[in-house]
Amino acid sequence: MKRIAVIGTGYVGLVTGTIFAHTGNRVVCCDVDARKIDQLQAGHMPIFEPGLSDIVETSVREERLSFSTDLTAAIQEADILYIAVGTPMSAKGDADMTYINRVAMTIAEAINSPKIVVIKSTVPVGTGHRVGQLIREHRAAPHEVAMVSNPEFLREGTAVKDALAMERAVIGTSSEVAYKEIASLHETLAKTIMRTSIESAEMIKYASNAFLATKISFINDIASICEATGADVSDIARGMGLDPRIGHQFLKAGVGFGGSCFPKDTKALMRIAETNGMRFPLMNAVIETNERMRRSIVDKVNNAANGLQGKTVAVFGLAFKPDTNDMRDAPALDIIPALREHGATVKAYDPIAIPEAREVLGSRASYHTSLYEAAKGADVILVLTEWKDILQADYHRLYALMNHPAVLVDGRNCLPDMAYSAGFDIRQVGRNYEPHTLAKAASSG
Ligand SMILES: NC(=O)c1ccc[n+]([C@@H]2O[C@H](COP(=O)([O-])OP(=O)(O)OC[C@H]3O[C@@H](n4cnc5c(N)ncnc54)[C@H](O)[C@@H]3O)[C@@H](O)[C@H]2O)c1
Ligand SMILES: O=c1ccn([C@@H]2O[C@H](COP(=O)(O)OP(=O)(O)O[C@H]3O[C@H](CO)[C@@H](O)[C@H](O)[C@H]3O)[C@@H](O)[C@H]2O)c(=O)[nH]1
Repeated sequence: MKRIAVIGTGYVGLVTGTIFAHTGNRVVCCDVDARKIDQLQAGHMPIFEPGLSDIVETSVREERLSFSTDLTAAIQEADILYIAVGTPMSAKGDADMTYINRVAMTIAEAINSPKIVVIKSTVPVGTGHRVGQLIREHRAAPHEVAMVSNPEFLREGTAVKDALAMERAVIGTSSEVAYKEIASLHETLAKTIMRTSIESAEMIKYASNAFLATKISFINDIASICEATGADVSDIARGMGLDPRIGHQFLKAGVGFGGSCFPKDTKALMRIAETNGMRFPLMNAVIETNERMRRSIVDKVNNAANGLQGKTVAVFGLAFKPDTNDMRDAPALDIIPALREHGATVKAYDPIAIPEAREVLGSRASYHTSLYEAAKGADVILVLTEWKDILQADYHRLYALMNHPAVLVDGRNCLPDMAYSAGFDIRQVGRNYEPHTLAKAASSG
């Protein structure tokens, strides 16, 4: 049993702390946000993440997991300190180091014994060394500090599954002792444990996210060419993915990537290149394509509806992906204001992210927890998130509730077969909808 303090109880901190408690360690998750800690102490989850609340509850009951705003006590009682605070995008596009630096100073002031300090947050290359120096320069007592970079690869919506069965744990450190300690924490969790330098571990995280984002922008550019030429991007993605060197994942064309990581990490990686005197035109193109996808879906809606002045658009899905209530950089945040600028009224549906969406979108939309309520009297349905209930909706019923001709713009190429026979004028991304071809493709598997 190891004694661990997780500093920063956001998405990553909460999942990381919970998983380490679940695997038999004593963990305190701490945060400067007293409201969040109060909520957790009262047994309420500040985030929606399938499967998380059950293991939090069990770990708390079995006294392996606790929550606190007392960072000093948490640091002093632990041997391993996991830093999981946010590294949001700064005005210039770099990762903002304010919270990381603040935690470094808090550790320095509180230090009372040798510590292993692990950076879990996504941070620019060189941060681990810099944070180590900062702590050593300002430490209240001359105790050893071993620095480790152990980046996080979980995905929102499947975070618990990802964290319990990691494809890899990357452990970057020059300390033998720290490596052994952190590797043993991952023994039952990771298929592969990989040791690197701190710098390489930090870079693996950015390179991984940037590569996945590149796959998405690549297929979205191919989708645009498909639209112009009559090819079907879903077939292209399938045909490409059958080559194991390419693989099927992250080749789903649509409205592009959002969320708390890809948009900011692609920009931060560009800035890392720039501050080292290099250019990264490929990453620039990835970001530009992603921004264009958001604009082009608005054009698609506008064209299909023959102009949006006085029309009503029902937006299906607000969160940046299914199974999360996270609205950070969700495509809906750009698309809904743009629809409004074209003169449309927006009725927005999401199964769980409405409170979070309302906070950022305010009165730009009306909010509905029923797909059918949102579709009532609408001229267009625009699908932005492939939530399960959107895939399973009764599209004949939706059609009947709308103004006619009714347009269905599928920003995720995710419609069920039934939608094609319901009477809609359907527009997708990278596919020119022809009922005939699609029916034939479906029947030939
Ligand atoms: N969200 C993800 O899916 C994900 C996945 C992998 C990596 N990451 C990376 O992990 C890091 C954390 O991301 P997140 O989504 O969990 O962020 P988040 O914004 O949800 O949470 C960060 C938490 O840190 C707290 N905090 C800020 N300053 C603090 C301080 N001085 N002391 C203690 N707590 C403090 C905040 O109050 C907040 O609760 C980021 O670097 C992110 O890029 C995120
Ligand atoms: O083929 C695809 C796959 C994804 N997306 C979009 O890409 C975004 C990101 O999706 P996903 O990667 O599933 O979610 P995240 O939770 O943001 O996870 C990413 O970002 C995390 C934070 O760094 C990493 O830990 C994960 O490994 C990495 O997948 C979402 O908007 C998806 O809709 C597509 O458009 N097409």
